Amino acid sequence: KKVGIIGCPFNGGQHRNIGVEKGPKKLMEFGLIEQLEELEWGVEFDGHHKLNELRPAEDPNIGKLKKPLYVSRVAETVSKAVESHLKRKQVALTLGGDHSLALGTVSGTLSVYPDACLIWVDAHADINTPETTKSGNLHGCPVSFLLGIAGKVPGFEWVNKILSPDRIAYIGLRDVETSEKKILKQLGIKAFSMHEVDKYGIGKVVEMALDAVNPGRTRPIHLSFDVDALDPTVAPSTGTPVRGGLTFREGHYICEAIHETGCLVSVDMMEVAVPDHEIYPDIDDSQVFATVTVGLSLIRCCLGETLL
Ligand SMILES: N[C@@H](CCCCC(O)O)C(=O)O
Ligand SMILES: [Mn+2]
Ligand SMILES: [Mn+2]
Ligand SMILES: [Mn+2]
Repeated sequence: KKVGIIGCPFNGGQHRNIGVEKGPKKLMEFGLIEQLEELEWGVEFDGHHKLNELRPAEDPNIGKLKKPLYVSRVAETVSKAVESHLKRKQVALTLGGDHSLALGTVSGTLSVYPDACLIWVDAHADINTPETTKSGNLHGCPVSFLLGIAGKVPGFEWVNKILSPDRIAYIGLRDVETSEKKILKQLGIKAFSMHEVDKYGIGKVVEMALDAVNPGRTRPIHLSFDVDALDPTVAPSTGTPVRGGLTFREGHYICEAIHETGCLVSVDMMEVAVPDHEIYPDIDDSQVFATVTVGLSLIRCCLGETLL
C-alpha cells in the first residue's frame, strides 16, 4: 500500500498573514514520512509544489473574489497532482495550505473516482458562491464550485468534475453564514453541526454521515479535514478558529471510523498555520506544536493507526 504526499504551501485563498503556507513543511519536519512508514506505508513524497510560481503578475478581483486567477491556477495544478497519485492506485494525502486547495484535491479525486463521496470536516461550510461571499476569500467557497453552483468565473473553466449534493456530508459545522444555510437547505445537503455531535455523539454522527453519502460503503471516500473543525484549545494555530469545536478524541474518532470503512482514497489536512511571532504574538510555539501534532495524529488515524 502506497501513499502520495502532496505538499501545498498555499495561502492565496485567504487574506491573513498567519503562515498557513508554512503548514506543509512543518508537518513534514515533525516526521510525517517516518510515521507513515512505521504504519507500513510506502511513501512517495511529491515535494512542496512551488505554487507561488503560479502567482500571476496581475490578479484583479472578480466581483468580490480575491486572487481568483492565482487560486484557480493552484487548484488546477493540485488537481493534476492528486490525479497522478490516484491513477497509480496510491492514497493521495494533501497537506495545506488554505482550504481553497480542496477545489483541486476533490476535482482530482472525482476525475479518477467519479463515484466518490466527500466527508467535509470543518467549522465552516466553505460553500459561499461568488455572489454570496462577503469576505471574497476563496477558502470559503470551494464547495460551491465543486457543486457547479458558482456560475461562470473566468479562470475556473477547468472545473468540470461536478460533485452531486447527495455525495457530500459535513461534520463539525458551527460558523455557517445565512447565505450558506440557505444553500445547504435548498440542496438538501447532509450537515451534522456541533449540535448533532452533542445530541447523538460522534459515533452515531459519523455513521449517519456515511449512511447518507455511502450507504453500501462501496464508494471511494475523500476526507477533507479543516483543522479548525477541532476546538481552538485542541488546534489553536489556524486562521479562522471558532469556539465550541470537536474534542481531540472526536476528531480522531472520525478518522478512525473512516479508515475502518476501507474506502478512503484521498485525504486533505488543511489550514494548519505557522505564524510569525512578531505578527501573532498570541500564538506561541506550544500552540503551533499542538496544532501540527494533532494534524499528524489525525493523518495517522486515517491511514490505519489504532489505539489497540
Ligand atoms: N464563511 C467565511 C469563513 C470561511 C472559512 C474558510 C475555512 O473553513 O476554510 C468566509 O466565507 O469567508
Ligand atoms: Mn506526483
Ligand atoms: Mn475550511
Ligand atoms: Mn474552517
